[in-house]
Amino acid sequence: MDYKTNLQKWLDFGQYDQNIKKELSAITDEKELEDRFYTELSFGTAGMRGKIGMGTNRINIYVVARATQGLAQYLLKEDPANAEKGVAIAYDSRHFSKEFAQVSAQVLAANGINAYLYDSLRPVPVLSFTVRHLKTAAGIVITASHNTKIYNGYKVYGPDGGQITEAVAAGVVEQIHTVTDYFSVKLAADNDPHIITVPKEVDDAYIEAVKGVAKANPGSDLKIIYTPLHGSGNIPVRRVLKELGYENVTVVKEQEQPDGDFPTVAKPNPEEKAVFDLAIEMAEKEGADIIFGTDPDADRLGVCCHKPDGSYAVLTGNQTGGLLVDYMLKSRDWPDNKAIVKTIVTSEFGAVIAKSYGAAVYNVLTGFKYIGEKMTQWKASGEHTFVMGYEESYGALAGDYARDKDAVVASALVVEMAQYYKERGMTLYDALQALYKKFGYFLETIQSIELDGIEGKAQIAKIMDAFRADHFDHFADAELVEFDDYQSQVCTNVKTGETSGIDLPVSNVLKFIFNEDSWYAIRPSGTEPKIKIYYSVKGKSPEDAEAKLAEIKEAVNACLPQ
Ligand SMILES: O=P(O)(O)OC[C@H]1O[C@H](O)[C@H](O)[C@@H](O)[C@@H]1O
Repeated sequence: MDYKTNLQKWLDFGQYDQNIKKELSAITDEKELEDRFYTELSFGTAGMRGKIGMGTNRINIYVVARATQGLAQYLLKEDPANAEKGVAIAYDSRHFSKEFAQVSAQVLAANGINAYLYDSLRPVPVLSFTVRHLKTAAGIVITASHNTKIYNGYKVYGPDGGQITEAVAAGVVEQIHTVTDYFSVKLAADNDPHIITVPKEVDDAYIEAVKGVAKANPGSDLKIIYTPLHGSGNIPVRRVLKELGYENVTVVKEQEQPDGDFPTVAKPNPEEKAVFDLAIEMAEKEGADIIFGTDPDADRLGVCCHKPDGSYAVLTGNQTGGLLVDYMLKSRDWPDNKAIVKTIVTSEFGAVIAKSYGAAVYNVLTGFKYIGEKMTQWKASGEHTFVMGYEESYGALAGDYARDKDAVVASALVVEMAQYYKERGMTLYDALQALYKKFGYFLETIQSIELDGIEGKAQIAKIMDAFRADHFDHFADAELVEFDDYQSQVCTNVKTGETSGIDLPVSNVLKFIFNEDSWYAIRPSGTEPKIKIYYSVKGKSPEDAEAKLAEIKEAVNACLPQ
């Protein structure tokens, strides 16, 4: 169906919904209208995520209601007992998060499915825990995680508390497509008995579960500065730290209250160094051993630590992950079958550390759902004991109580680790340098190229095609040794031409591995309109690593099609 027909349908419905009428009739840019209606929001790495607004390719109450109707049909078709088990729903501080959560609950209720709805914002990992704790059939979180304020999203969780994987998503999508009329979805009244407020006992049980993973340090003298970046981390992070014995925690006042405008930051993403400007300014005045921040749905954690010159270093996800792998393995007793999970675009830094302790390392596709999937498999098979999982994109999890990354437990562990090093006269920065000295100077960076709208999508496809068809085979002294195409699931040994299969789900990712432990990978983001190029090198010194990184970046950029 062309965009004009779709648009007309929505304009016609505008007679019943003044918001549609007002918003759409004010748009004069035809390209904007086309972008809103040329397609439907699709399920990506993290469910459905889009710009807030009216249209089939936007997120709004109609798109959310239709998706929930599809989910309801899927659940009932799978097992009628799912109606009783119900669906847990959480939401973050974004614009319309609460409204979309409410609509989701009303659609489920209209289908006779119990909806366990939180009465105020909660982190993503709390929802993951809630699904497991209440043994619901599924979960929904309304959030666009770390995206800018114009976005919102809809993540679906399975009964194990992990984000649904391809097969389930395909089943849900099939049901969503049976709902051809966005305006036909039935909503129950907001006081329908199927809509149940999640009891407070669940929050308490979650906090206890986190405390079961991180060690307490009563009377700790660690000076901590924390920013929740206007999101849902504030209450649980502070509560956990307090109950673990950390009394010296200062929250960045300007970023404490939930606010969907995220007024103090351009993007509420701990990957952006600028989100720590206020916290660092505060630390420079008042002093702090450690600074950290959580994104709006509190599944990502960013950490800053003291450098010898008195300034603060903002760590990357690979650095925090590597430090945590080392700390988790040395600070606890683990059985021989211990293992960590990371993604294919996460540095080998944490992997070599893990292997030095005899731990197995598993690589999965981008998306914490694949880490959660491994945890669930190992729990059933007993093959491995899960130590922790993490991604370069600042998400980590330890423990068995959730199946999505948890910045609350990650905060507690990072603080525990900072205390451990402080007692030994070291900062996290010193600890990191010691690891580099031992395992090599790993250095990583991500280049994100923003390409929005229909043209952006086409350009992303063009870039992927270009690298798939033709790629350079050396830079400086490093030679290409392996080419992995996760779409065709073929791994090619460039030297011998031999190929082997890749045992991971199909995904549009290319990875180019060079000798001397350098690689780059390229993939379209599943959550934002951009293409991401991941670079990772290992040097003999920090300077050597810097030089290599500059060279590989230059070589890749010379190949980017215009
Ligand atoms: O697809 P990207 O934009 O790179 O985002 C990737 C990220 O998406 C979501 O946040 C998932 O929950 C993460 O587990 C994943 O790392």
